[in-house]
Amino acid sequence: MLHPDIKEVLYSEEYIKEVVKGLGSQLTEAYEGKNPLVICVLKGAVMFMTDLTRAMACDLELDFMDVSSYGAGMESSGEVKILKDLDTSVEGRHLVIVEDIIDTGRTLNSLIELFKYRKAASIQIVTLLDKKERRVVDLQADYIGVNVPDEFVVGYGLDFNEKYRNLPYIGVLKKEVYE
Ligand SMILES: O=P(O)(O)OC[C@H]1O[C@H](OP(=O)(O)OP(=O)(O)O)[C@H](O)[C@@H]1O
Ligand code: HPA
Ligand SMILES: [Mg+2]
Repeated sequence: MLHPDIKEVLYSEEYIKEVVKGLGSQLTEAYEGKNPLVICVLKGAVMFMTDLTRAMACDLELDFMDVSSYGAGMESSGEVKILKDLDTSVEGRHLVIVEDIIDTGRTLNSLIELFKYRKAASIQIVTLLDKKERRVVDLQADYIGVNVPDEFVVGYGLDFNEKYRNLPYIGVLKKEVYE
């Protein structure tokens, strides 16, 4: 059933499954024999990461990083703070950074700088959603699920004020909910 705060479903549960399966196959081919370290950027990417890695047939390891740039609202602050660091050393490792959405690009830009400094062997980005219109830094993902229009979306990990992450689909929030 549709949540009453959702104006419109952009990507259904079935559609997301297909997209994730496709990305999983591409990553399996790219990372066979490389034992990549797959990094989930908490919390938004958690649903995507668990589904994506189950669609990857190669050996891999998981780790988690929590950074914040948004606070409780909808606008990027431009500052990225590390709230939880990785447990694993990235030196010499092939990294796959998993994101739910790229918006301004600031979060990933900072993470890439950090992982380069820590001497990762390679760094690739996979994002479920890419909101290219909003980019303020020069950053491109290596694997993109779908290009999303410039609307505030929630569900499948994406939140507004920590709510709606558990919706199985991705939808547009009604304006009256956040205005
Ligand atoms: O490209 P950017 O403008 O940096 O925005 C994208 C980031 O913002 C959201 O995370 P947020 O920091 O809101 O935390 P969350 O993942 O815990 O929801 C989203 O999950 C991305 O990580
Ligand atoms: O559209 C969005 N929805 C939820 N979180 C976000 N973080 C950046 N853009 C978004
Ligand atoms: Mg996030």
